[in-house]
Amino acid sequence: MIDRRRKRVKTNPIPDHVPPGLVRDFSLFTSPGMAPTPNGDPHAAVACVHDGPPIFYSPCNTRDGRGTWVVTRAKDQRRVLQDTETFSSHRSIFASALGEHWPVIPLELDPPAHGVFRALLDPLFSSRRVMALEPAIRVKAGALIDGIARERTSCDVMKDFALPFTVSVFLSFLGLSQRRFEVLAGWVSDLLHGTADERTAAARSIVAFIDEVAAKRRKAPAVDFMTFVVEAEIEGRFLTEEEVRGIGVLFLVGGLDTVATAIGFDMAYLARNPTDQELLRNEPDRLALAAEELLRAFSTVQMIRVATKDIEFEGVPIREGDYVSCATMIANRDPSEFNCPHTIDLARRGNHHTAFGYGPHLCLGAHLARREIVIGLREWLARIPAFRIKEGTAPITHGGHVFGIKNLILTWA
Ligand code: HEM
Repeated sequence: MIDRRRKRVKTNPIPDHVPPGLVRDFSLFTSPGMAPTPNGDPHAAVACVHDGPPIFYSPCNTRDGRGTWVVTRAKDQRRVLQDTETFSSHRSIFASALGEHWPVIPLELDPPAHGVFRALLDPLFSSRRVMALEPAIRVKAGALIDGIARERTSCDVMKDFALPFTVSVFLSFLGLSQRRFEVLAGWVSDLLHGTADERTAAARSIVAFIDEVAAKRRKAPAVDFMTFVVEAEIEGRFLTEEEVRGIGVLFLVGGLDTVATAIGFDMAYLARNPTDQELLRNEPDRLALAAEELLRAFSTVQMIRVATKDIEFEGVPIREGDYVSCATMIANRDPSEFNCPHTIDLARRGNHHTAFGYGPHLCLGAHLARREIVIGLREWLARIPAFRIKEGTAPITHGGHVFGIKNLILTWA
């Protein structure tokens, strides 16, 4: 398997203010275990950082080879994520693929503008609204699994269940047509994991698509998310086209494969641990707590902030413009925060993980994601007997800004 990212990453020079003793050869993109790896375990591969200092400099820790400071302790990450004055979220990461500079909203806004958009969008994702969606989510999961169970005793969980399930829930939530499922999933995959050219092409297609849906909803309103956005008002005015685009793009990209990936890592764990699998099948009431432990142990997102001024952090000189990485996969296996962090304890209590982030940018879709994961696992375990990874196949995992699992071939013959 060729890792395309390895080939194209060019490392930027290490800035003069970084003490050489604080530079470590670690990267979520290029360290061992981060390239697509059969039977890989990128979460175990990050554990090495906990033996080192609370913060160090990684010379190549973004997709385009930029250096970042890496904060290795959960408590220090929380300080960074809470302090939005010193650590900004504004990076234009999506727009930069197009050579442009507009924020995805609310992710790349700082307070106070961030709070204005959260106040607008939060009610759409409240636990009450998500509860109202549950029956439909259950029906979608059940129908997909029934289809698989009727015809087969083996399938690729990612392709046949996790992706179609989560993408279909998500598209109906946004009010987007199910017909575009494969095209949309392809764009998001290219954007997150493709080459520079694929990323640019995908970004262009996603922007054109969101602009098209927004224009349609302006002309012919429906009862859906995009209509809500084009009709929304903040501070006595309608949203600009760029704001509508910034929101649409984020929801499409942020919600499309994150939940499927979580289900994939969870199912891979259960396939390899039949006792836990049996326990959850027999006692599904344990699933909500178990899902939290699996979210902790298999966290997928690296958050990055940009320093807005020169500061000392844990004795280290961070300069204005430096990138600071708060990787959830590092914080959530921090031994000073979690007892035996590499042991999966499905009944773990006091599990204050940051899989959905921390501070003002805490994931807006967290309620929805949690319910999809629990319902997906519950319906699967209720319909599919003891399953394992099919002999001769190997799930391929990878690192990066968003960790992932590409395939998971299970059998229950
Ligand atoms: C298991 C699935 C998911 C995980 C692990 C996840 C993780 C995260 C994380 C870590 C952040 C914080 C990013 C930062 O501070 O830089 C975040 C923010 C966000 N997520 Fe999720 N997410 C998931 C599912 C979803 C879904 C389903 C949606 C959409 C419905 C969604 C929408 C958002 C939005 C809009 C933000 C930005 C919030 C803000 O900036 O205020 N996420 N997510």
